[in-house]
Amino acid sequence: MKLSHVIELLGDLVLETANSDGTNPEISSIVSNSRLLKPGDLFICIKGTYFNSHILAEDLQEKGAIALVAEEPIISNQIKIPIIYVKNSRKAEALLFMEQADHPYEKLVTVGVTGTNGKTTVTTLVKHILDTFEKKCSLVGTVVNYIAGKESRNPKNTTPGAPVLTKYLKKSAEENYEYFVMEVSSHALAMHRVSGIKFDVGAITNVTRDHLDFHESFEDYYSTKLRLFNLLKPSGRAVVNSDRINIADIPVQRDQILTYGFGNESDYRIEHLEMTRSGMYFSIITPFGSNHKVYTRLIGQHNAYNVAAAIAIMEALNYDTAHVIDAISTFTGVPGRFEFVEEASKYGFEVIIDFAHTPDALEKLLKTAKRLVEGRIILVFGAGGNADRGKRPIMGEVASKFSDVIILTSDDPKHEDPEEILKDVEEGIDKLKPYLVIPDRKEAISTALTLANRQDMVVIAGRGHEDFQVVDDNLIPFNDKEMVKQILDVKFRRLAKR
Ligand SMILES: CC(=O)N[C@H]1[C@@H](OP(=O)(O)OP(=O)(O)OC[C@H]2O[C@@H](n3ccc(=O)[nH]c3=O)[C@H](O)[C@@H]2O)O[C@H](CO)[C@@H](O)[C@@H]1O[C@H](C)C(=O)N[C@@H](C)C(=O)N[C@H](CCC(=O)O)C(=O)O
Ligand SMILES: Nc1ncnc2c1ncn2[C@@H]1O[C@H](COP(=O)(O)OP(=O)(O)OP(=O)(O)O)[C@@H](O)[C@H]1O
Repeated sequence: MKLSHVIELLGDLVLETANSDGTNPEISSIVSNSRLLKPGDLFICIKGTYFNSHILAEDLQEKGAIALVAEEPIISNQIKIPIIYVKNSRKAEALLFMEQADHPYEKLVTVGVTGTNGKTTVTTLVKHILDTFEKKCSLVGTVVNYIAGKESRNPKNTTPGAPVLTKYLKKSAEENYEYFVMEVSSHALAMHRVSGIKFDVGAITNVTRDHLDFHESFEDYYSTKLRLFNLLKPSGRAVVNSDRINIADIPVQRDQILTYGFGNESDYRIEHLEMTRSGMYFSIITPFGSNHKVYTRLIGQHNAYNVAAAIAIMEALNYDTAHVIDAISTFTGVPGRFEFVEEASKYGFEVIIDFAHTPDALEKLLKTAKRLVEGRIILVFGAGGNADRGKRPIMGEVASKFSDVIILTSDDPKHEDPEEILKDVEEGIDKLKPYLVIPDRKEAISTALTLANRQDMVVIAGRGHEDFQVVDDNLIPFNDKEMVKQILDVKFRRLAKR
């Protein structure tokens, strides 16, 4: 690739080019990681990170960088190589990496799902449906990545940075994968991690309060989510939960949008929801007037939405709804999402593990639990550290409203004092209702299991599938489900001995 091609490709992003000597060198490769730089490469200096210093730019020049792309001024009279100043270095990174990889998304059918809650469930379900149809599908998300058949668990990000994402797309295209289904977080949209991709289908599940540490306001968070729809291919379709999102806000033509929900105006309308401990039945009325009976092992009204989202996405991909509904019936769910710990039921109570860590998810979770339980709901939960402090008392309020006994405990305290986090949550708790504060998560779970009587349900929220608690920068092994099993084993073995 020639330098002039880079400038042309970046188009309006370019502010000016410094140090140009009129030559048009050939670039061997585009990199944004100094550890990978080779002589002849063009280097992208990402704003606000490692590259605040001109010393680094001098070092890059010394190591053979042929040109730099930068957002922040590089003030040094030692730099002789061209510097292309751009409005946004992360966007430049996304566009240039994709160009270098020859736009692999063009060879794939790409599906991006955004929203505060439900992304993992919807994307995993869509992959399950495509797998059932023996279609080759890569998946990128919070719990696990499957890239061209290779599985990697506990990824660092829900949506990886542009260099990694481009590599995943390229690998999938090279291995003749047909579909690429991914979660798109608001961080990814704000940080341009997906700006190089064009999607065949973009879907949005809901937008409720979260991440207001990163986004300056709810409006900013909401509008960032909607940016996904600016990334649709010309023939692309938008799939929208019309009970939760105003379709007038979606920046595409109405005939490109498929909606779903309980509301009468939804294209894919959910009706007659029946829920039991082992799954749900409901009807889906399609825009073509057909009425399908759906069975899913997923539980909760929120999951009826997630299933309807998957049905609409599959319609956008031109699959027959009846076959899609058959495939849905064999989906067993995502680990840590309304997951029963079966070992508990033999003692007469139930234990549920769920990843709810936003006020809306917690409310949906507890309302679902209420529909299934005859006794009390004993809720164990907390809130993550170094993230959206404002949601903590709201979660406390929701907990008081929809559960009977609350045990506040540590989630991922990160760099915060766990007791201070719990004080924030406690602010929202109704003090007239029984609650305990037990920062140690193992002890909190153990107490909940001791308090549980027959017919009660212990709901352990916030960590879901996660295998670690993050304390400072350390990952402390901890899995809620395994912990429950371990505690039950010890407690009840002891009782049996008496
Ligand atoms: C605050 C934030 O979002 N940080 C993200 C950001 O990191 P960063 O840019 O600060 O740092 P970096 O990747 O270490 O380095 C920046 C640049 O320096 C370069 N570098 C670095 C070191 C070096 O020696 N040489 C060098 O050249 C790197 O190659 C890179 O180009 O870019 C990285 C690559 O894309 C992300 O992995 C990282 O996510 C961190 C781990 C993170 O925790 N992010 C969270 C907030 C997040 O994004 N979460 C959402 C999901 C949210 C949800 O719904 O729950 C997600 O999509 O994951
Ligand atoms: N459609 C929905 N509406 C509201 N809450 C939901 C919905 N789907 C799932 N949830 C709740 O959110 C939790 C996380 O679900 P899921 O992992 O599918 O969402 P996500 O968007 O991927 O979350 P994250 O971005 O935190 O990884 C679930 O455990 C459940 O409590």
